[in-house]
Amino acid sequence: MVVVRRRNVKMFTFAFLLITVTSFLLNYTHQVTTTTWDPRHLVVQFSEHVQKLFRYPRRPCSCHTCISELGHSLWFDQRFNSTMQPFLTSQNALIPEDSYRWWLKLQGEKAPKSLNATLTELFGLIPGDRDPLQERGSYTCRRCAVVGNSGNLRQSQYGQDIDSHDFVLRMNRAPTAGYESDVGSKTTHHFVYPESYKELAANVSMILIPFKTLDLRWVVTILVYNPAFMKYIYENWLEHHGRYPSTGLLSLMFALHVCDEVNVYGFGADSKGHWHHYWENNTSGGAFRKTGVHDGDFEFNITLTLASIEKIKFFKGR
Ligand SMILES: CC(=O)N[C@H]1[C@H]([C@H](O)[C@H](O)CO)O[C@](OP(=O)(O)OC[C@H]2O[C@@H](n3ccc(N)nc3=O)[C@H](O)[C@@H]2O)(C(=O)O)C[C@@H]1O
Ligand SMILES: CC(=O)N[C@@H]1[C@@H](O[C@@H]2O[C@H](CO)[C@H](O)[C@H](O)[C@H]2O)[C@@H](O)[C@@H](CO)O[C@H]1O
Repeated sequence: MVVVRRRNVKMFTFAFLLITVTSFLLNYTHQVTTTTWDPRHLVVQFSEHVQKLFRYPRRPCSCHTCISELGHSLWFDQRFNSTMQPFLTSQNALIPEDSYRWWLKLQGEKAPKSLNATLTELFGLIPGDRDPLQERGSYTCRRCAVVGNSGNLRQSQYGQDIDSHDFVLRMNRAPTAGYESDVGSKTTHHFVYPESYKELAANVSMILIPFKTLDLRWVVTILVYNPAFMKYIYENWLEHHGRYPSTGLLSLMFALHVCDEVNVYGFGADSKGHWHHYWENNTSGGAFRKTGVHDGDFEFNITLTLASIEKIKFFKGR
């Protein structure tokens, strides 16, 4: 009888200590807690930790604030859908019918080949069987810099700051060589569509000439943006303004979904509302306003609103 009771006491003490230590380690509040071994105090602390365990869900990251945490802005909560997947993988490649119809109309492609057959071929070539950015420790702080192409980066001296991020996202023809002090030199993700690099006619095959292993790695590390995610941005965030989101907005929204902290550089039109570039005098920088393909003003307002509710930091440049 006594032996059984002792064993029960031991088991209770062990379970009690295990739960207390675990809940301390889980660190819900970031407050410094002093531990005393007074049994009454321990019981109170134990019950407080158990209550917290049920009251608050685990924080999604270890940054000061985490983007995906809801409950701070109704505007954000009504738009942000954490279940949307930014990457197209072989697992989600069956694009929903409504997304597929919307996407087909974007560029009025005449007689396209079967998308499903093309995706099967594609994922036979590139890995794409999983989302590479979902695999991370749950208690990390992933800091991302989204670098647009704006001329406001000239003389900004943001280079070092940009390079200090875990991920640095760039787009289209953005160069870094020769512009390091303003735009940095690190890139982890570069967002492009084929003609943003080089326009090729439909019957032209690109032939990659590999001079080194890295040239082949370029093919196997390709990641594909999810058309269903593009439609989500167009509907939830752009509220159907313009014909579809710009590469800048696609990159920023991608960052909101895969990063815990997002800092934005190189966004902002010139005094005429044109998308000028930091590395060239691009005379067609205002074409998107005439064609209406993107609603630059509405997109910019989304960026400023995200900054005003402290979901992102916006660096306005010069
Ligand atoms: C003439 C034309 O079609 N220009 C388009 C160019 C062009 O196709 C590529 O640069 C070619 O490499 O691409 C776009 O845009 P672009 O490549 O100019 O810029 C990328 C993103 O940076 C943000 N930006 C840029 C300049 C600026 N002054 N302010 C900004 O805020 C925008 O968010 C922008 O999306 C594109 O893909 O979105 C959209 C532009 O409309
Ligand atoms: C300025 C403009 O309207 N150019 C369009 C061009 O738009 C660009 O398309 C890109 C993808 O192909 C990308 O979306 C970029 O952000 C757009 O500015 C295309 O629509 C093109 C049709 O192929 O027609 C150009 O006039």
